[in-house]
Amino acid sequence: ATPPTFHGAPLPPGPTSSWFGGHLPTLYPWLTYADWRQKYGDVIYIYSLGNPIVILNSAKAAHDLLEERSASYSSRPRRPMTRELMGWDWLFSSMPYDSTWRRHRALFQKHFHTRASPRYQPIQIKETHTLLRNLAETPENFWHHVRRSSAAVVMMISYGHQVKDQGDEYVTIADQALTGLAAAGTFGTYLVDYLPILKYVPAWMPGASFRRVADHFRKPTREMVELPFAMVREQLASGTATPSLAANEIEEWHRTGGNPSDISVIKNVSAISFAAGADTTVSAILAFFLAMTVHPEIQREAQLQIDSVTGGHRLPLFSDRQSLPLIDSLVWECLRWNPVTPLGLPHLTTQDDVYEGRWIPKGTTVLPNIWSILHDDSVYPSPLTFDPHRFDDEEENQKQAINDLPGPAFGFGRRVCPGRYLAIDSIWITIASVLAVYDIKKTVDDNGETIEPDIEFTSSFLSRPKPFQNSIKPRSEAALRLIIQSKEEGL
Ligand code: HEM
Repeated sequence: ATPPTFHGAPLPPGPTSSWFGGHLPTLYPWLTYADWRQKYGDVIYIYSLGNPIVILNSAKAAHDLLEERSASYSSRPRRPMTRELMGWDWLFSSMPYDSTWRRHRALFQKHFHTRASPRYQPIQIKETHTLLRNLAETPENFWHHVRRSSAAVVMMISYGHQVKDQGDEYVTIADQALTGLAAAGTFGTYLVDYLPILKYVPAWMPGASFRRVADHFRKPTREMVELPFAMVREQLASGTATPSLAANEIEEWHRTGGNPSDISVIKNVSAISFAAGADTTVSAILAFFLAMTVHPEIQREAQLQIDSVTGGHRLPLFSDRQSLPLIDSLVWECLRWNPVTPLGLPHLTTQDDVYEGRWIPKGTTVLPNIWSILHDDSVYPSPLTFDPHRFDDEEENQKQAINDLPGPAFGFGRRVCPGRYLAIDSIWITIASVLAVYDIKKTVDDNGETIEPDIEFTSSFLSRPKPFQNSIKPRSEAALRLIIQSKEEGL
């Protein structure tokens, strides 16, 4: 049969696939798609179980389509498994491009735009100092401590809630819910995402294990959005609420005579920071710990730069940023080296379109290959090497058309990550503070042999280093004093 065309434009090239045959790779799909770039190019088409899918392998294609043509590239594919069966319909990151999404996004932006985010710096400083103290006590639990701090920042911003060190009720519920989301996160893990009709299959039917998985996660997914919000409403009623996104918006809602449908927007927006903001930030910070473990020379240089500004007498502050260019470069390189979301979030087209002579049908799922974009060796020479110095000389870089800042790490167009200013601040203050007072080194085993950590990352929707060991010790007696004193500073 002749292949379909649109006004004479054929579909983009890609691996041949029949209606049933187009299988998406399941392990590190971004690496397979990056390989396909050699064979098929920057824009690749694959048809999988009734769904047209386009993969964008270059910054140019992602920019031209997701940004320049964002009016028709900004929806999201229907995700029956997570949204309809697991109960994630409150998550505006997966809402279609419509007025409901717009209301959610506008309220979110009001609290996290570039000038609003610095309001949260005192919270970020306080939680980073708690991280420093926790690292002094049980450095081997650094994963847990990093996660705790990230969760604490977003819970304080959203609900004015100070999380407990262990067993916090709301964090536990959110973690249960997020386990389900992570399992179903990569597009196409569950057949029901391709064939929505399957959602009507009863849970007891053989082969319907996805229904049982979904039922299991429904409760925490609902509670994650309901329970902390109910807590804030009770605190407002009893006059004990502290300022927070939820508390401020609920009060405003009462003052302005509250349209009932607005309260669910406030509730949903309050909850999304944890879902979208806790684990993403953690992944980037863990990449930093891994990079420092294997690159003592870069670590040393960053420490000396910090010492030259603080004199070793105090912990870094956001106001030191201008004087600490290497910390900015470290933040960028962590985001580039192992992008937190290697395939971003899928976009969906709402119009037929022709790009460079190729037809991109209406209803196509578009996957930006952020990993491939940030490992393009014509833009980032030696892309697998962790090298923050690649960002040093912006002017020279521009002349040579290399080493763009890795903005694509945060996605594209009208759907670009609206939490990126907060995220960058969190990563920045964590890196600066940890390096100010700690040495991160490889561990040594009982025979005195150095243990080389594997530089490996998970293949999940949110990618992070695989578990690794290191030694995290205060740099000196003076550094230890700064760590202990950070509690009294009462920021
Ligand atoms: C290192 C940290 C982070 C990374 C790498 C990251 C990356 C991303 C990416 C790639 C997208 C999809 C953009 C697109 O569709 O093209 C996204 C969306 C989103 N992010 Fe982030 N993010 C991070 C942190 C955060 C934080 C801290 C928050 C909240 C406080 C947040 C809130 C959101 C929301 C609400 C969306 C959905 C936007 C929409 O669909 O309209 N993110 N993020």
